[in-house]
Amino acid sequence: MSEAKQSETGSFHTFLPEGCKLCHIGAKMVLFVTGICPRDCFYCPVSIERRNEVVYANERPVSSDRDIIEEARQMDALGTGITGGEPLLRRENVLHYIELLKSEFGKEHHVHLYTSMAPEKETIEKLAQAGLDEIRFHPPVDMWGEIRESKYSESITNSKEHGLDVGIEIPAINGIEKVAEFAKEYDCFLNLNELEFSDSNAEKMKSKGFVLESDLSNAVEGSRETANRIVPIAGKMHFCSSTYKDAVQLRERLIRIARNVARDFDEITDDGTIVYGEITCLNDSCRENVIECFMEEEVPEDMSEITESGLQTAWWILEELADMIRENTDEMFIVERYPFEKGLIVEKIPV
Ligand SMILES: C[S@@+](CC[C@H](N)C(=O)[O-])C[C@H]1O[C@@H](n2cnc3c(N)ncnc32)[C@H](O)[C@@H]1O
Ligand code: SF4
Repeated sequence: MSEAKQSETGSFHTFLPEGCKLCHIGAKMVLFVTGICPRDCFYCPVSIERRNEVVYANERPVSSDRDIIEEARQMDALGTGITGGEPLLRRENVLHYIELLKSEFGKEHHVHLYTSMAPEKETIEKLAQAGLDEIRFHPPVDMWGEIRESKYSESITNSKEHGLDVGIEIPAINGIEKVAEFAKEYDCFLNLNELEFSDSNAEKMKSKGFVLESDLSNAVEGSRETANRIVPIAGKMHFCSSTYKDAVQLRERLIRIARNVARDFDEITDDGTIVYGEITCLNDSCRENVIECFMEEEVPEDMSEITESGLQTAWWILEELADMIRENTDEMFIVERYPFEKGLIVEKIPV
């Protein structure tokens, strides 16, 4: 694996697909189009709640196009990965979403699609016309041995002819050699995911003898080594580690959202959470006293915000003024929370 570039989180690659580059900087929105799927992969990570006719943009349930646009704006998305279930079971919706994203955010908004199917030429043509940039095929494990003779060969050839970037994306488990050779022959990239346990697949995975790598991760023991072994025979390949997904992708996305939504006085942490000071006021006179004190101390207007429960400001301003306002307020805290509207509170420290 001499030429493979390694990251601290255990990912490595000889080639990084365009869709992955944007994911690495937290700029890809995940659009989940239907949880329904005709396959029954033993490792399927889709949660039981999502295995229905649902649509999500990241974690936001979607009931109209506006939800998708708002989510993309909130994280300042530069691209979208369309996933599922099997998104192509709802082909017309997928085409509509690609067109929507391209018309709203411009052609340069990069869209990639996951599918476990081998779509016909007509579907590929329509996807390309709608503006799809990249397609990632996930053939089911029982077809890996005969992939060259399967319908995936034709789908891949057609996708390339229509100008799409083409890859195969599968979990790194025994049997990937044939797929690696095939991907090289057809000149598509091979994305290998470190196999992970999830609530929805744990039973089936255990019954097949898979075990956790450690108590601290969801990764399956031996998956990384399996990926490592095929590097010498693979062409363009990328191994995405479980730690990378958890530690980097999520954090980068949060930091992006935080930069977009943070007020002048919010501090953005390295984890992508925001920190600010909160003063609780149960009545108007408390609020008025605090505002008066802020004016006397010449706190700039944009360094505080009146809220339903009182007033919020920079954590360091609160620390400086705490003793002056304590008498007239109910409670004061330094708050750390996720950077969404009413985002989950990570920590609340009384001042
Ligand atoms: C979750 S699927 C969703 C889209 C679509 N249903 C499909 O399978 O292509 C996307 C990718 O996740 C990967 N994957 C599936 N189960 C996994 C697991 N338990 N651990 C790691 N990666 C997994 C597969 O490589 C697949 O290409
Ligand atoms: S194709 Fe994807 S969604 Fe369908 S069962 Fe397999 S992993 Fe789950």
